[in-house]
Amino acid sequence: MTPRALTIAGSDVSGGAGIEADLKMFQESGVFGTAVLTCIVTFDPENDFGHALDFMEPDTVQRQLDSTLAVHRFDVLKSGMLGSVESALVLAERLRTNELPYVFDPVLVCKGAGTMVDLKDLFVENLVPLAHVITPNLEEAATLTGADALTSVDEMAEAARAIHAQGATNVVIKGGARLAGDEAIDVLFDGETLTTFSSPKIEEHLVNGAGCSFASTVAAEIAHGRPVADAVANAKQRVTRGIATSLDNAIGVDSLFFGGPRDGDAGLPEVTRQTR
Ligand SMILES: Nc1ncnc2c1ncn2[C@@H]1O[C@H](COP(=O)(O)OP(=O)(O)O)[C@@H](O)[C@H]1O
Ligand SMILES: Cc1ncc(COP(=O)(O)O)c(C=O)c1O
Repeated sequence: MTPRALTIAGSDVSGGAGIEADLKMFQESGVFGTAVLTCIVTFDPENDFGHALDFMEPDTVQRQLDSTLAVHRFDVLKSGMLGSVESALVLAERLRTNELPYVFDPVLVCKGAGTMVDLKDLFVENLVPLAHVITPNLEEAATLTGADALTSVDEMAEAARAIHAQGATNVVIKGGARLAGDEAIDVLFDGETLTTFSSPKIEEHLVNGAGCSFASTVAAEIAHGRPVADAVANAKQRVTRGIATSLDNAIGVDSLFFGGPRDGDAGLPEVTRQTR
């Protein structure tokens, strides 16, 4: 049976991140995907491509969720940018009455649009405890744990334990391009084992859509029934490729693209997995 996945996220009209990324990565992973839209991100070309966010009304979010949950039996549910407190609460309410595995990408940081720290407490109270997998980047993990900054794998490991203690079943903290050094390192803590996943950095700068594509691929892998550590390794491998074949754009951050020609794949770095 074809697995089915639902993403609850914002639209990134530049196409690298948001529901655009999620649906593409679901498709690339052999998963039927659909989306509930929470907000739309647009850019002002007259003003250095400054970001603007339009939020969906909570009632519209609720009707989208109720509709699609009535139409499909999903194998996994993933959330990205929720935009407003109200939309996050609508989602939390639906998740509490649902047994579906939930992959939570706690989007608090949008490249170029700053940090939505006002969602932090709401996330910790309402959504973190419902997450089967949570995938904060370095800045989001620092915000969730109240740390000033995370600057080493040891600090990432400590933060992963702290977020697990907040109730998430599996915590993946992504060092990515933000962690200093030549390697893009992610840390997974499942309550017992701490595993690191690393690969040589492809780019030093941030690539739009890396985080969304990573979380949606983790969700797709879980929909296929893969164990979480394998889901993380496979997602990281796919995102590495998507970064390597990303496209430039007028905003100046590359747009992740996974679906390009495969003839250069032999030269792509492998992801190394290590249990600590
Ligand atoms: N420059 C890079 N080179 C290789 N892998 C990267 C790079 N940047 C991010 N990654 C990987 O991509 C995935 C998503 O990273 P993340 O930090 O969430 O990206 P972002 O927040 O920038 O969208 C992680 O597995 C991370 O290690
Ligand atoms: C709608 C939306 N969701 C999520 C993100 C976060 O994207 P990333 O995967 O680059 O962290 C962005 C950033 O542009 C966005 O526009």
